[in-house]
Amino acid sequence: SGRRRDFVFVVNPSGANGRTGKQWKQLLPFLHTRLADQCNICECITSGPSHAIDVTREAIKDGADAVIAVGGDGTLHEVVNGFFWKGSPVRALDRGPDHLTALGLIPLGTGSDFARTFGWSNDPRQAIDRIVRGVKSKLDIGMMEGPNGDPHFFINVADIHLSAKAGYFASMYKRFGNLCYVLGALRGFWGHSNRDLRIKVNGGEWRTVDKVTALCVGNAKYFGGGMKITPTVDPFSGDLQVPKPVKINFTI
Ligand SMILES: Nc1ncnc2c1ncn2[C@@H]1O[C@H](COP(=O)(O)OP(=O)(O)OP(=O)(O)O)[C@@H](O)[C@H]1O
Repeated sequence: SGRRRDFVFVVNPSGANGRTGKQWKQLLPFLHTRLADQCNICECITSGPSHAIDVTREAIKDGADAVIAVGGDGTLHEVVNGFFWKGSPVRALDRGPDHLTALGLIPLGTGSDFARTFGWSNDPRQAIDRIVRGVKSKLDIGMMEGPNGDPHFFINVADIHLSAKAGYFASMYKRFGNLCYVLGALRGFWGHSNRDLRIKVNGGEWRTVDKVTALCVGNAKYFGGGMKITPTVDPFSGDLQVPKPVKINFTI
């Protein structure tokens, strides 16, 4: 339409032990050189956990063309959840029913596992070049409901039991950089006892999870007494791994 597009960058200054904030400042001149002639750049620095969710919702309601997470997987996760409100997608208030907001990522976190899944390097300049090229793709999203029924969305991975413990402990060691994941895994294994994990897929029978069962459930992987579920493996190959929604109930 020739309208200048509005791109909102949601930056977590504390990501990667504060490195995200510093790298972002160094990146700004490059970002403006590459993008400022095509779109309005709006920068939002988060003030604490969950702020990225609210900022994203407001940006989408205001008609943003893209909301771009700048940080690690935690920031990306919050931005993804900002695309929804009470389980439904958030929409622009006055851009018409066809207007869609794209999700983007400049991976600047400690692990940046989501970016690695697609073989993207952690080089933020390459991420900006991807945004300038404007290559878009549809992505699967996972949704989980806790005991109180509140929906919670995930784009990268949902972990159950052992791998969830490893991730939980890793978050306590972020000051050690990437080593935090090794330390988290070791601490997760410490005193770990395998427990039977039972799942029910699409309302079928309850089954105890083993490697074979996990393989049958879309993108699930099994690790001694735990499971990792990934919504999408590679959207850019056009080969979505879970063609239909899969509903999984589990008990432990
Ligand atoms: N201003 C802030 N101060 C403190 N924490 C924040 C702030 N903004 C966001 N956060 C929290 O920081 C958490 C971790 O951030 P993020 O994922 O960007 O970095 P990381 O943990 O270093 O990277 P990765 O998750 O890829 O290993 C987020 O889940 C978010 O809740």
